[in-house]
Amino acid sequence: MPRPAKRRWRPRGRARRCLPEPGRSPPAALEAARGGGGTAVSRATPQGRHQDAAPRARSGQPAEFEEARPDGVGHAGGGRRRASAPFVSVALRVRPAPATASGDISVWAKPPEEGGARQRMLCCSRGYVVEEYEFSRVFGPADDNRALFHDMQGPALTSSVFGGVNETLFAYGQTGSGKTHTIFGSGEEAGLLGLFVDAFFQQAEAFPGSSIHVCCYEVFGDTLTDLVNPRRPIEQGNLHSDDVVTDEVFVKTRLCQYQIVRVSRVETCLDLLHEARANRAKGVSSCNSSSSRSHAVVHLFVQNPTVGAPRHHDSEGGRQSTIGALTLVDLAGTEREHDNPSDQGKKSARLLNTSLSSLNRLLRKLQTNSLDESERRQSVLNKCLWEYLRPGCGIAMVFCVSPLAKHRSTTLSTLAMATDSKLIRSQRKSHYVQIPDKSQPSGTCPNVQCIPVQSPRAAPSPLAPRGPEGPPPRSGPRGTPGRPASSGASAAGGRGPERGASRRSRAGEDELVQSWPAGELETPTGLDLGCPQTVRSLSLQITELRRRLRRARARSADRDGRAERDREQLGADLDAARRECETLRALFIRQQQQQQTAFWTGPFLDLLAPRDAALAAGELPPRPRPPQAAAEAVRSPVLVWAPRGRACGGSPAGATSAHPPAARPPGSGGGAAALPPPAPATDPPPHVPPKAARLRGAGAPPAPMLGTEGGGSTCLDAILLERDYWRAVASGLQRGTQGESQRCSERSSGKAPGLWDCGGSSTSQTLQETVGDPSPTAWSDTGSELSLRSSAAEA
Ligand SMILES: Nc1ncnc2c1ncn2[C@@H]1O[C@H](COP(=O)(O)OP(=O)(O)OP(=O)(O)O)[C@@H](O)[C@H]1O
Repeated sequence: MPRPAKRRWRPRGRARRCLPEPGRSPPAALEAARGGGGTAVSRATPQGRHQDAAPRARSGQPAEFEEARPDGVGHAGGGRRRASAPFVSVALRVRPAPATASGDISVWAKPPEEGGARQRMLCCSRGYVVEEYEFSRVFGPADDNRALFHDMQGPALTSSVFGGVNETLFAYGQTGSGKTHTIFGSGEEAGLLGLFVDAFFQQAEAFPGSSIHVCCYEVFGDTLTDLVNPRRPIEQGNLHSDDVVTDEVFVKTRLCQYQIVRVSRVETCLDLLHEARANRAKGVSSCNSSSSRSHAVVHLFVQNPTVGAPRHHDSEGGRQSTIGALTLVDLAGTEREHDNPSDQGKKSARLLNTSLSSLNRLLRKLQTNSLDESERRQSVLNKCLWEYLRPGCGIAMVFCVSPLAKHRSTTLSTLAMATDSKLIRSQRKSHYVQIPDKSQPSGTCPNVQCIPVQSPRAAPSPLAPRGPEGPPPRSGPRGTPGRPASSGASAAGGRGPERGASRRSRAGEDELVQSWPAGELETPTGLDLGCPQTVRSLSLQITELRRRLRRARARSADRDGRAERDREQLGADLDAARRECETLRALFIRQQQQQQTAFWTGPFLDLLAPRDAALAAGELPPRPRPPQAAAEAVRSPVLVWAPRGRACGGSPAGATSAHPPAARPPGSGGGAAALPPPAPATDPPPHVPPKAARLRGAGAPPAPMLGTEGGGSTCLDAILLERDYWRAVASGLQRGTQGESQRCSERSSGKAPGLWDCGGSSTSQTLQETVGDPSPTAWSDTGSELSLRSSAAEA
């Protein structure tokens, strides 16, 4: 069986390094690569698989990137698109080497092979290694912005925006690599923005009733600055003050405002954008003496009511209008912080790099199809671009690189990002707003509020020829969330960067409604504003909506207050419960101590004396003599407590009967004691704890002498002494735990045996005297697990 070929892992998105063929000098290999030989190099793909470039290039039919029809038919807003991206998504632009720059060239566009119409390959030399990359398009130094506009499907993108799609185009790359030149142009050369503005106004002629709105702002760190200044065009009479509305966005708890201007002439629009470019922050970077020190964002909004085909009339008789936006982003250049010559430049480079990192993360998530809402909040730039990057928008990126070898490391990282960005799949969706029909009776005007279609993809393309019924409704491939109704409403008067989420102030809405001339409102809304009933109906609706809003606010404030009160109450309850637990725990510990003290100083020791007394009186039979081994074992000098009331000293208890009783030491209490067995003269004295020894010195009975005559009573004396000692200890413990000065009194001779008075004890112990039972105790502890019942039978 043939073994499967081993597949080697390669880093994702990196080109494989190919050494030149043996026998060929490195320059020859480079020349071969430059000349389109392509045999000594390999291509990078976003999946990290590297294929031989030649076969695919020869076929002339690349499967990955398709041509879009220039008019955008079949692509924008419809549901008939093919899975592959119809638009150019990732292009790479190599700028010309500066005239003053010296040094080697490390990056160049590879000319298309015979039969290939477009440049798609880029070569990057790393000394003896050449890497080859493939992109949608590769533009060399000879390509100007107009060529870029056409090859990037500028007309198709324009049509797409008129069809209600949000299209976004980025310029991304190192500082000085030509991003601003690409977007805004330089010198006499118009940038993509100017070319798009031209295309938009041309397209607007084909759609009467459509309107174009423009705004431009810059983002630097956490600040957003409006770059548009419509004052001069207003003074010149090119704009009405009614054409300007102000939108606002919350940026880190600050409210930033920027203006959206409705423009009806190309020149006015270009003037505004020219001035906006001039207003942009500039500085010096490591590679550019006139470097943009901010990210510039330009939105061109298009509202196109005419494409709402009559077949979309709903039961209320409304019609639809598309809302699309073209967003051009000129990102600030990436630059190593320490490369910037000035302190201020270093600081701004740090801020710009931070926001670029956030954007990179967002783009990485787009590449892996895992974009989530959290990315929106990572930076102000992300927040502004979120609505134009999220699924449903078209994304195109132009990566600009410098050809110089000294910039190779930065160029390689740009190439890696560009390679990975090929994974981004734009699922374009059209956005519609519902506009009430003029044919409705004036008294029953439908709600003016604009609503989006349920699924933009379900809406037919405004440009694509369709059957009479249109395509069946289909949901988006990934369940793309629907656009909130507010966005459509906002879009009707110009949309901000945070269209779905930004909250236009009520004053702003009023301004919008009031500032818009009635005649122009009629077109997009389809209302007859000359009719007093319509106006009254509108004002009634507004009043009703405001009333509802007030009520909703009051309700939520009420709920907030209640929740806060509940929280405080719960906190107080928790504290009280904690305190109670502590008290109970302390009480339990005290009880345990008292019970144990009462047991060890009372019943336990009482078990000893009565038995001794009984033995002495001869009421108990002598115990059988233990075997010799046991006798030897119990000769231990340690006082051993045996359970169930048996205590023994240094000799077996069975030997006690042979010895006469001895007198009890004074103060030991109790009756006559049984004699312990005699101990050999060599036996060591019983162990007495040091504390007991000290007690003896302070009036305690003298230590018994073992091994002398009367040794049987000596053991008993030892036990009694120990008992006294433990009683003294117990008294101390009781005083300590209860804080009382009482001490346990010695068992009084007048009391019945087994009755132990433990003054001050508050435990539930009861010490019961068993009537007629000479043996002392039937002791029970109902308050603890300790329980001891001793009986005469057991003895
Ligand atoms: N393709 C090009 N053709 C001609 N000139 C170019 C090209 N690209 C860049 N330049 C010139 O290079 C200089 C720097 O370009 P530009 O300011 O666009 O770089 P940038 O990437 O925007 O830099 P930064 O990020 O620092 O703003 C400009 O003078 C510009 O005219």
